[in-house]
Amino acid sequence: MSSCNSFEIAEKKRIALAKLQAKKSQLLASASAGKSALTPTSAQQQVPNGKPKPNQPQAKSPLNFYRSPPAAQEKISRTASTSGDNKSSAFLNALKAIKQTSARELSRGAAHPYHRPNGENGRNKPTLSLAPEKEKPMAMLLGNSITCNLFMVSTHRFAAQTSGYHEKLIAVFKNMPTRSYESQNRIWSFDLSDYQSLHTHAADLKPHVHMVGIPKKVQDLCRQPPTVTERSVLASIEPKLADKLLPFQQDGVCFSIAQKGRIMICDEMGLGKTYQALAVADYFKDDWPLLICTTASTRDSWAKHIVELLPKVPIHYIQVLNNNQQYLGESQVLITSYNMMERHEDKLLQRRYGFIIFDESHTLKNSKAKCTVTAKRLTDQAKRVVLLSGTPALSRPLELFTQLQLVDGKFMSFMEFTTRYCDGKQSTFGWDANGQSNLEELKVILTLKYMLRRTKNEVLPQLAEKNRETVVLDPALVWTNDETKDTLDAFNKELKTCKGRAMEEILLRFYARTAEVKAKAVCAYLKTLVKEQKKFIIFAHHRVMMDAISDCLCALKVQYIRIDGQTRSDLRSDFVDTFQKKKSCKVALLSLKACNSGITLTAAEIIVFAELDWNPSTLAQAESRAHRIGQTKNVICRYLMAHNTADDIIWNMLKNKQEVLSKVGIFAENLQKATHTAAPTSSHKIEEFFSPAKPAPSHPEKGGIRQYLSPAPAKAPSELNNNTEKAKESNAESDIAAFLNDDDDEAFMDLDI
Ligand SMILES: Nc1ncnc2c1ncn2[C@@H]1O[C@H](COP(=O)(O)OP(=O)(O)OP(=O)(O)O)[C@@H](O)[C@H]1O
Repeated sequence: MSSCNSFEIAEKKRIALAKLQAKKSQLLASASAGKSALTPTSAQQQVPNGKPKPNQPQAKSPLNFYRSPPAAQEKISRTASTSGDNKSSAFLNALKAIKQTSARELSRGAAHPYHRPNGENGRNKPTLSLAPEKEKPMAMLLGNSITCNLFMVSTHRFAAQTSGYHEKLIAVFKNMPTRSYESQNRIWSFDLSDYQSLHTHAADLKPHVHMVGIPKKVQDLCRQPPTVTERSVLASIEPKLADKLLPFQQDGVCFSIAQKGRIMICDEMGLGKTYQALAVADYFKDDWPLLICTTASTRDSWAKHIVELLPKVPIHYIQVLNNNQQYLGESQVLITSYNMMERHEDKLLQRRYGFIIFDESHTLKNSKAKCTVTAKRLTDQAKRVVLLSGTPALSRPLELFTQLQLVDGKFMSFMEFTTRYCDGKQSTFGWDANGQSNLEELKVILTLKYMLRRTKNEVLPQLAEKNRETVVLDPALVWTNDETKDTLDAFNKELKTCKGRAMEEILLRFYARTAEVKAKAVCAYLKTLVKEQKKFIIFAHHRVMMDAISDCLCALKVQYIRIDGQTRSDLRSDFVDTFQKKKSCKVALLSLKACNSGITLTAAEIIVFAELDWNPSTLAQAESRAHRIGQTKNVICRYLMAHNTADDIIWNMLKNKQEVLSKVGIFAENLQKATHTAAPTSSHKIEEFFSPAKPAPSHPEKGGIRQYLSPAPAKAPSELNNNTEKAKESNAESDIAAFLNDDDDEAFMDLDI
């Protein structure tokens, strides 16, 4: 059973007080209205023609105070009419009805305890609330009661946000020497030196002013003098690496050393986090052995970087953990995947690693996942812990919690963190921490001590430009027949009416179906694109789309590499090298899930997204495969979209999520900032099948797109691909299953369509 924190206790007190007030009002009203006020006719408002208007709000009736639903009101009225002017029995019945309707919702702790003064939405819902902006109705009950939320806006200033106007509180604000008022957002702010005084004076205004203060830990953190580390520390780092560090990377290394090697380096993708992490590790080499946990596909690339950048580390000191049978020797550097780390937990704990690097640390965002638990045990032993991720949270602030715990286990408990930053509240399903609150303050704390985050714009303005375009695919190639149109219309319709899990499932199916119907149009678009003779990456998610593109490229005799979930990890870097170095290799066909991180493909100038992803961070990671250090040409990212498909819905979801992440300062992109174009419609003339004159078969996807492309060699010599066992059938069902298994699907809980 979870215990209440002080804030929740205060809330409960307030709600109890409000309930008491409500009871009093009812008693008074019952007394004054007497029998007649509770008869069925008078409980309904009379309209001029004399007809009663059922279910009409009755502003002054005590029974309306909690806005019982009509059925409950009816019950109250009936009971009241039979019990005559018995005040206490009317009151008891009223209470009963209130309980029937409100207890369930109160226990959910979802929204408003009292009737909203002007609110149209959910005005019949008596509920609980924790968020300050939901407190307005309280003023109705307690005269002039308001909530005042205090939060840090910078390392030395805090702001006060009130749920309403309170004269005496404003007088307190005006008395503070460091006050400042921002009229546009109606927010007062003060220097931290005024905090105690403001809090004490405002506390005198209880119960009319309910203060939500800043946690002491946060205040202490902000009051600490900043730790500055001189650049001279760089002299202790291996010169081969130190000399290569760019100025902003040097700053990053100094900051990480100042934080005693416990830090999240979350620079945007492609800014050289590997270099910085190795420099910090080298500085603290007395604390080795060093453990590096990364994705399975980037283990070898880490080994290469160590050999190149830290030549003093003998090669036999470096071990890459590839399988279960491998003996864990006395190596000074062990590189493992998260999966292997989990399996070898006992052995790793025995070895006691003093320095740990977690690459792509958002992998550890789920506190219940086995690998996160293992990671926590390992970090509890380690003196230094460096987390690396360009996208530390993919959807919401909660995802930062476990990573912060790895860096500093003492900072905040789960309840403290989620109450403060995730709008944590009790729901029917337990503690709900999927929201967001006080994001400005969270950003302040992260920047102050825990997280290093720089964007490419800030530190590498000379980096080649990146532009984004959305390309609307030729509708004639998407809406090829009535059956397709009907299915997609049905999905759209159903999505409007369902909720929760049901909606998630439908959206997943819609997503899979969208891949099938888009495939032809995507291939037609590619045919025009390859004529540009520029190297490009194309990302897709579903196998049906990946296969369609493969077949299209084969048919067009274009040399390409394909990397997806089935590509052997030891071959991935060879494919990457081929794309990077071989002029004739024009296209990299990549799976969005398997290849959005950990590889560098700067030879590409165009990145095409044949499909979308739910997480803006996944797309931003994918864009950064080509837009990173080493890119000399401007990069264009093209999102291929089809109207009235799942694309429309996902595109909107992306917008909401990126807004939240950017408030915490961990997402700098605006995916919607794109120019809009349409795919050339003439493209459908390129293949006979695509001609509108020729009717399409009712299930064109079943046989795969390849049958409609001519010429279509069984296996084109240009294909540089190891997927011998690649399934050629459309396998949307298994794709959905894989998708559901992914952690990111928690994101569906946030669907807002
Ligand atoms: N100081 C440097 N000098 C030369 N090359 C560098 C330097 N820093 C980074 N690079 C190169 O830039 C590319 C990106 O570096 P790195 O992979 O470390 O970035 P990252 O921030 O870890 O990216 P991601 O988040 O995508 O994994 C690599 O090819 C790397 O070799």
